[in-house]
Amino acid sequence: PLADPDPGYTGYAELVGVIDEVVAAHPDIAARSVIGRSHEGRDLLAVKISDNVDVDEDQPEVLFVHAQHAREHLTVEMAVHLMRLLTDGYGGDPRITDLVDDREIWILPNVNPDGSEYDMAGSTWRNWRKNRQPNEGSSSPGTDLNRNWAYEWGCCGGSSGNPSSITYRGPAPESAPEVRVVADFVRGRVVGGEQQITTAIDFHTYSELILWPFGHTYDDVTNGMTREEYDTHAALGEHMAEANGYTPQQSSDLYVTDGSINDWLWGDQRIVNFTYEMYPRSAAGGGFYPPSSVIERETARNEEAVLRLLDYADCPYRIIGEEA
Ligand SMILES: CC(C)C[C@H](NS(N)(=O)=O)C(=O)O
Ligand SMILES: [Zn+2]
Repeated sequence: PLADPDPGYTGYAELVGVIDEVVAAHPDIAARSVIGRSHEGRDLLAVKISDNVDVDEDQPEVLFVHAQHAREHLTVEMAVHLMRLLTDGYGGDPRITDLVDDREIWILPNVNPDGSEYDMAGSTWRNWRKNRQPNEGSSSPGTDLNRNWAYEWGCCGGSSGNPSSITYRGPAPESAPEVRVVADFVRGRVVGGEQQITTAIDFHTYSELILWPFGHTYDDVTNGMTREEYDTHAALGEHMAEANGYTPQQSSDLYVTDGSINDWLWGDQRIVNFTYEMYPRSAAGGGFYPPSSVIERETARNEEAVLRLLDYADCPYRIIGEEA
């Protein structure tokens, strides 16, 4: 049976408060913006962390996405932890200071607020995954945001066309307003014809994995992924996994997915990117609902891995010794 929602997890209203608190405490290096609205009208928020934060400087940009899946609440805690790490550490920790000076970091702390709120609104957790958008002709609402992205959407048996399925891909790519908003935000980071975002992590739970594209095929090298590009993803994935103890592998080694954010970020925007499946490793560890007592340990666990991605964000291909 599902437990009572744990008040140790950060609901949407509380998250807005945390964001405002972080920005107020660090106005020179943190700024919030509303990049769009969810189906039910909640603001989709972006927190930018960089020196001269109000200026779009010519620096490599890094994107962190959280809570595509509603029940994966630990990912929102990961966003809160990163916001605090990168702002409180500024001026004190030289590595963090350099990274905040030399990168422009975008944290999207909750891209599925309707789903997250629905999941924690009852007397027990509701085990909800999708967004809360109604499906025409069905009594089952919700699109699986991580099957609604436009690259190879619905191509390969990695999603469902049934609205009641938890992996329902939606009626069309980017039909979910939350996906459309984030995709538009990313497309908006193309400046002078060049995508400024070089690297990204999409946070999920659970299983303790670091995954890289493609998800729609078992092939390493394929249309849209050269050997060097695959090896760059694998080497960076392995480098990060050494830091957090997760298992690094190609996304499709877990199972085939289509319409995932990973495939679109790389396939359409050429952003070197990863999915982190956070703690626990298995259902025995609490599945999607580990006790909030693990939040500090399991978010801090990813600090070094995230800093390693930020290190390589100027040129991810450097990890295989290439300029590219
Ligand atoms: C990123 C893919 C390969 C795994 C992910 N697993 S999750 N977070 O939904 O359990 C998903 O099914 O979207
Ligand atoms: Zn997920």
